[in-house]
Amino acid sequence: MSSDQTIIYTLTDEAPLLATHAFLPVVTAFAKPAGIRIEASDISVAARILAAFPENLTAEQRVTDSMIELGKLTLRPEANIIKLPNISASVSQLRAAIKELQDKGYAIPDYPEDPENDEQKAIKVRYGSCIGSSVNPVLREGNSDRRAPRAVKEAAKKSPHSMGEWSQASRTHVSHMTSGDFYHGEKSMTISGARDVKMELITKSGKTIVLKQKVALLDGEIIDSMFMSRKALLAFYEAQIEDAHKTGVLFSLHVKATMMKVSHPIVFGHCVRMFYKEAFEKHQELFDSLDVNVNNGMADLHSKIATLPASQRDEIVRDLHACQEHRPALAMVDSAKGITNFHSPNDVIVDASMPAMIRAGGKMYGADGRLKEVKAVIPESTFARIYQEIINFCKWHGAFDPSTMGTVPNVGLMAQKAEEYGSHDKTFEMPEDGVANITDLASGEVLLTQNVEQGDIWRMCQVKDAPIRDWVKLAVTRARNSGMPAVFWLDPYRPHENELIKKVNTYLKDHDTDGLEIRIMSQVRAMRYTLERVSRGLDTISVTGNILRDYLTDLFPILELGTSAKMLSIVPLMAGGGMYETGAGGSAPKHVQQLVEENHLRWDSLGEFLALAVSFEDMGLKTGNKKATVLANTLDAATGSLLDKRKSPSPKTGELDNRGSQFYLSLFWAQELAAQTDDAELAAHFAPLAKSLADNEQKIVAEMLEVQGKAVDVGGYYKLDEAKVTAVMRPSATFNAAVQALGA
Ligand SMILES: NC(=O)C1=CN([C@@H]2O[C@H](COP(=O)(O)OP(=O)(O)OC[C@H]3O[C@@H](n4cnc5c(N)ncnc54)[C@H](OP(=O)(O)O)[C@@H]3O)[C@@H](O)[C@H]2O)C=CC1
Ligand SMILES: O=C(O)CCC(=O)C(=O)O
Ligand SMILES: [Mg+2]
Repeated sequence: MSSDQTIIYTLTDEAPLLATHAFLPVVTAFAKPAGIRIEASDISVAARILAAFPENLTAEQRVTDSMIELGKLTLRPEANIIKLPNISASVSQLRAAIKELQDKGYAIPDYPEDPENDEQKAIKVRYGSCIGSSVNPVLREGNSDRRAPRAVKEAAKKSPHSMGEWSQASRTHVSHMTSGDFYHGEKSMTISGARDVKMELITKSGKTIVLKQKVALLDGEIIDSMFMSRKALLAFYEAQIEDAHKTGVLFSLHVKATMMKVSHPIVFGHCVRMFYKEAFEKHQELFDSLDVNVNNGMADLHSKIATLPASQRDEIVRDLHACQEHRPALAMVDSAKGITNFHSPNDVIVDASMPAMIRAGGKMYGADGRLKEVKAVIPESTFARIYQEIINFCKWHGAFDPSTMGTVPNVGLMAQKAEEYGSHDKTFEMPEDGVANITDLASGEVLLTQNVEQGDIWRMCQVKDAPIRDWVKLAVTRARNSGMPAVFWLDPYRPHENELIKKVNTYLKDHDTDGLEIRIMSQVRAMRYTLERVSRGLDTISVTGNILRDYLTDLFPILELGTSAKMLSIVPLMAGGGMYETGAGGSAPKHVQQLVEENHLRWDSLGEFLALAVSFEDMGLKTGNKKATVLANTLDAATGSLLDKRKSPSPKTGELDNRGSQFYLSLFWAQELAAQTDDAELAAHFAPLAKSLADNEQKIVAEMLEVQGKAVDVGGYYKLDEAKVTAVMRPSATFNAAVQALGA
């Protein structure tokens, strides 16, 4: 699939996919004179669904399974992949994508949520690979290096985004469990000698239920066994709902149902059922007969009762409203449309939702469209405590000032499905009370054991030794290259992290750490230490496990830069290649809505520009292609000009948007290439483009602005119509002709 002069460019979903339709022709044209081929690879939800059901499709409709191909490529040293954010689909998004594809003539089956026979079970398994975070863990065969490039940080300091005010009297807070959650009963060990284990439940009634036949473990791997008690979770929810009601703050649930695709929908569903307890008790039988499953959000309930006779439906809606009378107000996702925090588990994703709340001064929207103080409910205490610590800090010191605050890059342990984010195939809801064992397959020795009850969620996590070594090395390299202190956020009281601490201390000795400041601190202390430095304008690298990697790489960028889209996000692949993610955020569904309604795309492709520059730089270094290095240096300079001249997209319709911003990037890049003296051939090649884009600047911008303000049709949501979306995303005939003239 790939030579060492090929860059793989992923086609994903939603806003980034729209933006790519405009940018890919430009990148292809700019890369060609350097002998570099850009190859698109479709890993969208729609493409993955179609790849899962080849026998249901005609020969013309069939697609290759690009994700599997890409996964293999990440294990090869020549891999050079630009990875854009993709949807980690909820069940309702999956259903919507299936429906759209069926309506377009693809004869794929419906999603059988409760399979009734073997055939349906097999279909469900195939669709399982299209739900939740199923792309990133496969491609991330390396650890994570995310940071704000200097130019981006400086631009944010010069034009700081607005921040909500914090009051010392704010009642906003985080509520988490204090017992019975994954943190409190965790057991962990480092495996000596490769071996296979199984996960089994010995029930109270004496049955043995094998939940996972075999997990192959390598020497030195750390494994954990942990469970969330259903009883403790329900008692926690009951108390928090009551407390929010008594104290008059909004109730808001923050989970990561996309990446924790087995456990968090269950955790979410329990909260919804507790909130509407009386209505669920009264209508239990009916809901069961309709297969209502609020693990998929209240949207699931509303869609399933829609088919009932009006009187029956009205009664249910009345009963739900009656519950609300003695319940706290819910935080809203879209107050204008009446969409609450319980609508769908993928609407409120903790990594992005908590920082947005903190940036807004500790407030979220209520049903009346006003910002209000919140009880942020994050059941699992393991990492929830960091948010309470930053809230404490903001209450005391006020909001951070983006024009002076320091920066917090992250080095994250992520490779090979590290820790919780790789645990979904080893996560189970307990069918009965019993003892949950991780048992050595050969010897029968029980390695880790837990007493569990029916409904508890039990899981096993793994992290291999090689990724840990690589992570420690990456942390030392980043500390050395940046001159910043590095803090490992590890809690000695948590068994898993205690095992990690031992390895970190050992592997640090493999490196020259002379003159470096490297510390290990538990999460809350690390947060406090980092924030004290941040508020003094000092920079600190956070070196974390996989979940904190995710949380902190949205949290700090959103406070520092206004969005995590502006981050440089590199995955140095352990096999020697590189994957360059574009920003640390997601696919911004709201942006698609604005494009379709008003033909304005406010998505910022800056992360893509940054990623591409590093991808060219890497190719230049690894293959000796000097033209690639020139492309990298000039693209970096062009990105600097884009920031200096403030040509990023505006959120407002009628102003410069993604397409206009991409035009300016192309102009500045062509000018840099024409002006550089390292490669005369490239300079001569790009001089005419630099001139024609500069001469036509006003005309091109006008062509791009005049289309805005009207609804447009891109031919779908999950599967776009190529001709329609290209027409929408490339509206300037003058710009298109200039790029075409370059000889793409
Ligand atoms: N690497 C990956 O593949 C990732 C994928 N995801 C997936 O993305 C989807 C959406 O996730 P969600 O939690 O809503 O988070 P998002 O990061 O997509 O969106 C939150 C908000 O961040 C702002 N934002 C994000 N990216 C940009 C950008 N490039 N330019 C301008 N603003 C931006 C937007 O704010 P505003 O509305 O104010 O403009 C947006 O509404 C989910 O399906 C999730 O699973 C999430 C994270 C990473
Ligand atoms: O894979 C996903 O669902 C999201 C990934 C993510 O949020 C991240 O890596 O920052
Ligand atoms: Mg994230």
